[in-house]
Amino acid sequence: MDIFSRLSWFFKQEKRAYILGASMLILVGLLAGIVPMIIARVIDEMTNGTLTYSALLFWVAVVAGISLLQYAMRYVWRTNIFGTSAKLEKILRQRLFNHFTKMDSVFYQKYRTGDLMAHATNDLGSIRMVAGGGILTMVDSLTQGIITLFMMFWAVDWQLSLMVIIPLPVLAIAIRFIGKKMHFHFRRAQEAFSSLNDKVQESVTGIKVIKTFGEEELDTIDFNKMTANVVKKNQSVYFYDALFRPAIQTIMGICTVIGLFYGGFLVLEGQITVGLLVAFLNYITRMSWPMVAIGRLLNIIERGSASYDRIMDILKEESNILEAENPVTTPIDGDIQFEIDSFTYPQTSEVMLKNVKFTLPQGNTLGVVGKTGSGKTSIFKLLMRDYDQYQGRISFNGVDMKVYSLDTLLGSIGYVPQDNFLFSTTVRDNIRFGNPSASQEIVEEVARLTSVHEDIIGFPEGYDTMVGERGVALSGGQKQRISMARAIINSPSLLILDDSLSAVDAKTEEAILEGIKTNRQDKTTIISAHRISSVMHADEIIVLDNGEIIERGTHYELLEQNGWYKQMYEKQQLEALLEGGGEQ
Ligand SMILES: Nc1ncnc2c1ncn2[C@@H]1O[C@H](COP(=O)(O)OP(=O)(O)OP(=O)(O)O)[C@@H](O)[C@H]1O
Repeated sequence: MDIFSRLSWFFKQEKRAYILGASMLILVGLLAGIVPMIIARVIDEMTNGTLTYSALLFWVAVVAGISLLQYAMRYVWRTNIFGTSAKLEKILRQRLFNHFTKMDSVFYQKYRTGDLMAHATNDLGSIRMVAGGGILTMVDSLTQGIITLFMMFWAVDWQLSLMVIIPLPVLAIAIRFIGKKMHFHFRRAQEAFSSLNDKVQESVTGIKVIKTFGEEELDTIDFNKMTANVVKKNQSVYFYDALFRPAIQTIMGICTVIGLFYGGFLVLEGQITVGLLVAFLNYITRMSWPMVAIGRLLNIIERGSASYDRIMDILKEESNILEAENPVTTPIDGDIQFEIDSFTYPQTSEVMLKNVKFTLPQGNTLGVVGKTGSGKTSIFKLLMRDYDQYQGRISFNGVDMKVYSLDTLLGSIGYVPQDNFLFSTTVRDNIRFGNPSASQEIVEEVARLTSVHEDIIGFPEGYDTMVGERGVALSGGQKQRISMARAIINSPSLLILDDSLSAVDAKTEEAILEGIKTNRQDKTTIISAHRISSVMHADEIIVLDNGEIIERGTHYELLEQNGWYKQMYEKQQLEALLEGGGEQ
C-alpha cells in the first residue's frame, strides 16, 4: 500500500479526475447492488400472484435504465482513471528521458542499454498499472464487497449471510497463495522471455558474423534451448493459473450450496421469501470479484513498488559533470591549453593519461598518433567533459572549460567518433542534424568538402535516401564522410576527427584534409589517426604511448627524432609502395 502514498503527489495533482472516477465506480457499485433486490421483488410478486403487466414493464424499464446509466458511468470512470494513469506514465517517461540526456559516461557504463530500455517500458507500465488498474481494483472491489455484504446482512438475513461467508477467508488465503506462486513464475517467465529477446536481437544484428563463421546451426540450437526454457517457465505459470479460477469457482460453489441449503430452510420456515433467496444467491456470486481483486491488487502493488524503486534509483543517480553556478555561455574560441597531470577512469586504478600537456593556438591543427589503446580518444573525452575527475586544467582562451555551460562547450565542438553513428533518417537530415534549417546548398557544400557529395548523388534518392540505424546501406567510408559533414556543418570552433579517415583511400583523405584546411582557416582542428598521412600536415603532432607523450613536433622534426613516428612513417610508406600507391 506504500506505493499509493509514494504516488500521492500524482493523485493530488490529478485529484479531480480520480474523485470523479472513484465516485462513478461507487455509483455503479450501488446501482449494481440494487438490481438483485428488484429481481427479488418481481419474483415475490410473481409467486404471490400480484404481478401486473404494467408493474413488470416498469421494473424491466428500471433495470434497463440502470444498465444504461451504468454504461455512461463506466465510460466516465474508464476515461478518468485509465486516461489519467497514462499521464503518470508520460510524466515519468519524460523525467526519465530528460535524466538520460543529462547523465554522463559513468552512468552509461553502469547501466546496460537494454536495461534502461526495459525500465523505460516495462517498469513505467507497471507503475501506470498502480495508478490505473490498481486504483480501479481497490475502489471497485471495496465498494462491491461492502455494498454486497451490506445488502446480504441488512436486506436479506444476517444469520444466513454469516453462514455463507465462513468459507470466504479460505478463498482469500488460497488466492493469495496461488497469486504469489503465479507472480513468482510469471517473473521467471518474463526473465526467460527477455533473455530470448536479447538473443534474437544479438543474432539478427550479428547475423553476418554468425554466417561467416558457419555458426548458424549452433546459434539455432542455442535459440531452441532458450525457446524451450521460455515454454517451460510459462507452463509453470499456466499450472497455477489453472488452479486459480477453479479454486474460486469451487469455494463460491460451496458458499452457494450453504446459501441454498440454509436459505431454502429459511424459506420453508417462512423467514425469508423466495425472491430474497434468489437475490441472496445473486449476491453470493457478486462476492467472488472482491476476492479475486485482493490477489490482483496485491500483485499490481508488488510489481508497481518494485518498478517505482528501480525508476527512483535511476532518477537519484547524479551526473558527475556539474554545470558551473553562473556558466559562461559565450561561444568558446581562442587557444586551447590542455594540461593534464594525471587522469584515471572511474572504477579503475591504472592512471590513463600522465603529464599530457599541449597548447593549441586558435586556427592550428594538432595531430595525435600512437599505438591502439595509447590514450588518444581519452584526450578527446576530457576535452568534451565526459569526465571531470582529473588532476590538471583544460582551458579555452585562458578560461577553465568547467566554467562554460555544457551546451556552449559541446555546441562549439564538432566530434567525429571512431564508431560513427547515423540516425534512421535521410542523408540530408543526418548531415544537417546539428542545424536542421540548413539549406540544401550548405548541406551540399559540406558534403563536397568531405568528398561524399558524388557518392550521395549516386544513391537511388540522392540526399533523400534513407539511412538505416547504422547506415547498413552505406560503406564504412561513406558513413565516415557523412559523419564528418555533420560535424563540420556548424563550423565548430574545435573539430575533432577521431580516427575518422581510416576507411577512406589516400587520395580522398588528401582531398578532405585540404578541404578542411581551406574551409577552417581560423578554426582549430585535432586529428587522431593510425595513418601518418592523416596528421603529417598538422602544426604539431604528439605521439602517445601508454598515456604519455613520448615524441612531439612537426612532421619533419619528428622524422629527425628518429623514433616511433619515423618508424611508423617509413613502414606505412613502404606498405603504400607495395600496394602500388607510391608516395602520396
Ligand atoms: N570508460 C573507460 N573505462 C575504463 N577504461 C577505459 C575506458 N575507456 C577507455 N579505457 C581504456 O583506456 C585506454 C585508452 O583508450 P583510448 O580509447 O583512449 O585509446 P586510443 O589511443 O584512442 O585507442 P584506439 O587507437 O584503439 O582508438 C584503453 O586501455 C582502454 O581500455
